[in-house]
Amino acid sequence: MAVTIGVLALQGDFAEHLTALARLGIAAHEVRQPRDLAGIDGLIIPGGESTTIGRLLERTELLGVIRDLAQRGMPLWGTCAGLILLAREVTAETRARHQPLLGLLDIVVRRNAFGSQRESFECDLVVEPLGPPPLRAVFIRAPLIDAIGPGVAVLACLPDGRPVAVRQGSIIGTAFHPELTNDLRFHRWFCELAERATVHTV
Ligand SMILES: NC(=O)CC[C@H](N)C(=O)O
Repeated sequence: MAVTIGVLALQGDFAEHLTALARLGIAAHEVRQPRDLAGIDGLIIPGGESTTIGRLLERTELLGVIRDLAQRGMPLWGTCAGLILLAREVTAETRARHQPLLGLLDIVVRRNAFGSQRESFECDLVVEPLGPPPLRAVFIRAPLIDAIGPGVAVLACLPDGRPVAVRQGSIIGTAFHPELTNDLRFHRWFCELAERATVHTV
């Protein structure tokens, strides 16, 4: 596939995403400052600590530049903390005092929502665009999607019906971590999306 994917590398598990992309033979590089966004067809925002990543996005001025690129059609995929950063809103009880967000997905998320004994768990998920077999999903202090706007499609739910993967146009969010398993279908699907996308220049 002739795409280049950027992986936001300010904090968190960006190395695992880069490894997954390398195994697929996809060109990818770390994004730490606005100039690193040149030439990419899609951007992955990894898991980690959403407050830390958000503050660094602000400090590096990546926040506004990424928002602008996404609004012009650049595919973005956030995993876990990345999903939180893409959200329009974090619930008041779970929001940090200063929690900058990209605000590109019309969802409300609740951080660390699965309670202490289930803070980390795994389960098999049917992910609509991937088809069978189910995907092994790893959740680590994952956020819950509390509310979803009308333009947002649900790609996967927990067995109890709670949504854990969503899509709004070319913006994708997963509460789990496909980069932590050997199943690379989600990465491949995102790269195909990036290959088809057109980023409009102003
Ligand atoms: N695995 C993760 O990315 C955890 C997210 C983290 N709990 C946060 O709120 O930012």
